[in-house]
Amino acid sequence: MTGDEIFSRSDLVFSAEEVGAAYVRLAREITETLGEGNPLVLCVMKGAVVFAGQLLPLLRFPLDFDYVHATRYRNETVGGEIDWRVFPDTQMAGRQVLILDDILDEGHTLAAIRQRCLDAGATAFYSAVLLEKLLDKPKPVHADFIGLQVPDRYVFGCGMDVNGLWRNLPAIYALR
Ligand SMILES: O=P(O)(O)OC[C@H]1O[C@H](OP(=O)(O)OP(=O)(O)O)[C@H](O)[C@@H]1O
Ligand SMILES: Nc1nc2[nH]cnc2c(=O)[nH]1
Repeated sequence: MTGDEIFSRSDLVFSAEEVGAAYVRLAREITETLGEGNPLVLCVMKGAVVFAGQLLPLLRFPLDFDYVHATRYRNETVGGEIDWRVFPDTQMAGRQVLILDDILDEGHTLAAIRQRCLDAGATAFYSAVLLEKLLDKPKPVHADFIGLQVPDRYVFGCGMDVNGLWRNLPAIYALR
């Protein structure tokens, strides 16, 4: 299917305005918890690039920024083994770490990143996700800050891809 065919067979789940309101609320909640802690903020590439780009300018406190590149879906709609592409060499010992990820789905990616950060000496681990997918099975990890909840459908837009496409959409869509 072409990108246009995929788009025409999808449903809008959250508008750009609804996503924008979620960024603002998340920024307020994160500031209340981490505003005094000089945290290290890590963006999980590639999907969280839009989330991080929108959220960071709303955080008005000192922080360090770096990124993790891990993928387990590649261009598929079902996850597999985690492929670690980049893990940051920024010092984590003694730091509060805040992970920014686009979606918490089955939770395997976030659980693995959390463990690596704690192994690297982070004193506290927090996570903020733009979306949490509602599943009827338990997850190995929770997110501290959640933007919006989505049903158990494959979603895309706002950094998330479908077949490698459409990360650039400003709203959230789901495959029909
Ligand atoms: O909770 P899980 O089931 O582990 O899935 C969540 C992960 O899946 C997506 O990454 P993906 O592997 O698609 O890589 P990408 O960010 O490069 O698209 C997303 O960015 C999360 O990191
Ligand atoms: N694009 C996208 N990536 C995911 N990674 C885990 N779940 C999803 C999803 O629903 N959409």
